[in-house]
Amino acid sequence: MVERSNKLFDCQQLEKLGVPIENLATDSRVVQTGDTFLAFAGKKVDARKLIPQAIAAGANAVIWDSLGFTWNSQWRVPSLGVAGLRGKAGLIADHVYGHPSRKLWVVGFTGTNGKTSCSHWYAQAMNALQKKTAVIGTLGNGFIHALETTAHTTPDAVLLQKKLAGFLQHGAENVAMEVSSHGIEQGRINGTTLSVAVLTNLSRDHLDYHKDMDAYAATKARLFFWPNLKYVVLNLDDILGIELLQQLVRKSVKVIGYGFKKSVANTASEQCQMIYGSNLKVDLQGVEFDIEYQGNREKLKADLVGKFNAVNLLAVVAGLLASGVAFTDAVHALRYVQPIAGRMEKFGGGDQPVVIVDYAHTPDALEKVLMTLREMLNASRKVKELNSVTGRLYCVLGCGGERDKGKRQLIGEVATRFADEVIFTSDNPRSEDPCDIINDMVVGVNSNNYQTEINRELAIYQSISSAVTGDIVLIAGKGHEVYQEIKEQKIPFSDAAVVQQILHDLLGKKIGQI
Ligand SMILES: CC(=O)N[C@H]1[C@@H](OP(=O)(O)OP(=O)(O)OC[C@H]2O[C@@H](n3ccc(=O)[nH]c3=O)[C@H](O)[C@@H]2O)O[C@H](CO)[C@@H](O)[C@@H]1O[C@H](C)C(=O)N[C@@H](C)C(=O)N[C@H](CCC(=O)O)C(=O)O
Ligand SMILES: Nc1ncnc2c1ncn2[C@@H]1O[C@H](COP(=O)(O)OP(=O)(O)OP(=O)(O)O)[C@@H](O)[C@H]1O
Ligand SMILES: N[C@H](CCC[C@H](N)C(=O)O)C(=O)O
Repeated sequence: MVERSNKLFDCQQLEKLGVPIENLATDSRVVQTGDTFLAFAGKKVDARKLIPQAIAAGANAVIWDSLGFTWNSQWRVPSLGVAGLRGKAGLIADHVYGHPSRKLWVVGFTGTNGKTSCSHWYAQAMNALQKKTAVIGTLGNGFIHALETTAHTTPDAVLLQKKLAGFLQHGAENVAMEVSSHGIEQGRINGTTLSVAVLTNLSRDHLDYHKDMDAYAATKARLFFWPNLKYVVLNLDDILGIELLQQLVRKSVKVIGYGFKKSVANTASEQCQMIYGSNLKVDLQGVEFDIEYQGNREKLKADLVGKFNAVNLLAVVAGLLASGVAFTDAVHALRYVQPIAGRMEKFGGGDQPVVIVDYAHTPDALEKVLMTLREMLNASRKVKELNSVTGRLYCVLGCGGERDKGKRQLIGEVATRFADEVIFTSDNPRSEDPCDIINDMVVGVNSNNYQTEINRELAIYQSISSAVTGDIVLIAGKGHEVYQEIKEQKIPFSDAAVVQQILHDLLGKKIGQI
């Protein structure tokens, strides 16, 4: 594990290198002439062994992790050994790129689900309020209509500071940053000045990496004790949110809680500012609910599908308030937010079944998505007095290879419990055999409402072509992704494109029959 804390590193030491340190690189493969190479060991690669390659590529100096490593005197470039370098890379990068986060208002969103959604809606709202805001996260880094694709939700320490400096240069005032637990643990955000930390929720994921829920929660919790935070925003419908509130109550940081639970809101309002949601209505057109804050009440109607998105919107309202936006302005700005690619994205409808493409890839997300879709089906059945055969819920999904194996069985169980018909298929098997992954998913399933089909396109076709008007088909797990990752190869594949093609072809067939 990486050095835990944001410990001080005296950046004056860099002067000892005697060369200008203007651009950093943590990967030997991207080093260019004049870059300074930061070499440390990870789980897979010890980059210190690649120092010769970095020098050959033109590195002007090398900063290397001195723990358990000796510099080779044959390497004739300026060098500096730093113990625990990975944990300090962010501090060095912050220094080299001119402390960009000190001049920006950086809001960090963490939690198992909802980080991308909340950070994008925060940025959309801020931009609508004429505050130029960039995002860092799963969908890419940059201003929201010009995102650069990224390998990680939270970039490595050097790329992060480089990006922040670039945003500042291009006139950004605010940054909405997704902070993954891997990002916190690996010190990727060390050196960053955060103004606000927002908690969405905590449920099972990534236990391949964190081993147990306590360790996972403890990693996420570190964000809420980040030095110099001005505001903390907590989901008080979530146990971790309540625990953090108790721990933060006597600290100087201001806390805003949010949630839909009246009893919690009443108790919490004595300990923090509270944003409380009520009278929630949801259907396939969107969400509508009331929001109360300090005796004021506003109605928020947004074109976003799913109950959990109402909770996400409360988080965003709180994030906006913490960023100095007035309550009414915050709510008004959120009336125009746009759905996020691959998150409850709607296709079909009318004469065809509704097809939803969504990124649910945790047991909790899948349960919330299927439950909210089920409620919508039940409501529309009541309205239309449809018989019990129509209004069925289909689900197509898989689980990623080389990710938390324990969640597979839980996801399989949730899918078959909440959907009427399930097809288990492939989702980025990576180095694993997709059949093994599917076997892990069905191992605890007692019902027979499922089939398996390794070919994801075929699985989607089978599901959509079995469904009829009034049914909903959920295609879960890959969301915005435009590839299937198989044995280190990314083969082009998009759920949304496949769904649209199938709906188009089926409509053509139907018209042909008339
Ligand atoms: C488990 C995990 O997070 N691993 C990350 C970690 O890997 P690692 O510690 O094994 O590092 P490594 O690959 O051994 O590399 C060590 C050093 O050698 C360097 N290197 C490597 C190869 C080379 O040829 N030359 C070279 O210099 C690397 O740049 C690095 O500085 O550091 C690497 C370098 O930054 C990351 O690429 C790698 O992400 C892997 C690929 C990954 O899949 N990460 C996922 C799980 C992740 O981080 N996900 C979260 C989001 C999760 C969520 O959805 O909530 C994210 O923030 O993206
Ligand atoms: N508040 C929420 N509670 C539970 N599930 C949610 C919530 N918000 C979103 N989801 C589910 O999680 C999926 C991913 O949402 P989003 O991309 O916003 O989360 P994320 O935390 O950024 O995920 P990742 O870290 O994997 O990129 C959504 O498609 C939806 O299924
Ligand atoms: N960013 C997350 C979600 C991946 C979702 C799913 N499509 C998968 O590949 O497991 C991860 O890397 O764990």
